[in-house]
Amino acid sequence: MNDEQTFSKWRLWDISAREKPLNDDKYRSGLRFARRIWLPRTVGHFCCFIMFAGVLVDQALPGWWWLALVMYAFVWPHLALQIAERSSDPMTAERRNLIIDTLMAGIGIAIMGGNALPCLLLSMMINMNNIGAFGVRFFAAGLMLQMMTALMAMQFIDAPLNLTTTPLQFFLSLPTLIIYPALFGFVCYRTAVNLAEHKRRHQLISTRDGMTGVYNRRHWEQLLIIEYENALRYRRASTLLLIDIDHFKQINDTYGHDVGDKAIIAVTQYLQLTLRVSDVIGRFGGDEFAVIMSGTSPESAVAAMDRIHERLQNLRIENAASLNVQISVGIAPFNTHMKDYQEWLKAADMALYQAKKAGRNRTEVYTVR
Ligand SMILES: Nc1nc2c(ncn2[C@@H]2O[C@H](COP(=O)(O)OP(=O)(O)OP(=O)(O)O)[C@@H](O)[C@H]2O)c(=O)[nH]1
Repeated sequence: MNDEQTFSKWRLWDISAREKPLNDDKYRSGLRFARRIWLPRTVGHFCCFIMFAGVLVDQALPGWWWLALVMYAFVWPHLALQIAERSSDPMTAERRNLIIDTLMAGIGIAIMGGNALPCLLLSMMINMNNIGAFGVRFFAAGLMLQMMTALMAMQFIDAPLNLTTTPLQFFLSLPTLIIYPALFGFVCYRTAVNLAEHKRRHQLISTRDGMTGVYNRRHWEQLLIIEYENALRYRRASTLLLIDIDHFKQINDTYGHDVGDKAIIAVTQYLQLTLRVSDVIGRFGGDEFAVIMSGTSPESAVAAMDRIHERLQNLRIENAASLNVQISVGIAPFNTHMKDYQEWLKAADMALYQAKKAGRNRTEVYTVR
């Protein structure tokens, strides 16, 4: 171990030296947590300072207690954030910061000589933080730690035991009583809103195809299973389409992959603009799409595809003026004899194969032989 490593190991503020490296997600969520807790801690410590001061003016304590109080109230919240931000594991660092807060609350209770209202409020604040941050076990351990620290500190600090709260001390406790719980509630609310947004985005990412924005294959197949069950139960018409861009490999090879991507996006847009909002479009992979047309006859599906074939003739893609994008389509109407959704899908695939075999740029409907 070189000098630099030895030195950093013993630096009290360099807690990162003893922490395991984390993956990016865990690190960032720890960092967010430390930043989220900074505002309530700063405001809470300020409120506590006012409350403390109201009690300390009546205590004949040495002046350096005041200095310690000022440092703890106004410097510690920012120092705690710095410690967490510089740590390789901000969540663990913040856990330690909360333990320090808990210890300091125990000492604070001893300094205030058990003064009823300020001591209860101080304990409430710490308990709210502990349970909100790390759950019930951390809260219970924190409560024990607070009580033990308070009892031990009372032995060392010669503060007179005085449980009575004067009217002045009551008024100076009001900011802690009113502001802190409201701020804590606000932080919880903001976290809940962020979480809901996070969930919504996660849901979107897990069900959509990243390039086109239509459903990805996994999710689309789930919707197909539901459609199959409904069509079977209610004996209603439903049509399945598989669509494949013709000679797509050749498009990629001739014009490049970016033109290929633009062709995929353009076909998606044509499908979205031409088909009904109720039609369920999915990207099946590569240059292949699939559509569920619920309550639609194969004749209507063919008519819709004819419109797409026609409109695609006018499609011009940037940097590929001579490119004429064409598609082949396989259509399979739902049939109660199909034993599962895969058989339905297979029928559409066979129709698509027929369209390719018959010369491409056309629509074929599956017929039971
Ligand atoms: N640009 C681009 N190419 C892709 C993407 N996904 C798959 N491909 C390519 O698409 C091509 C698919 O070609 P195929 O479906 O096998 O055949 P094809 O050339 O379309 O021929 P036919 O279907 O018989 O008309 C392959 O070369 C894949 O590498 C994509 O997201 N973007």
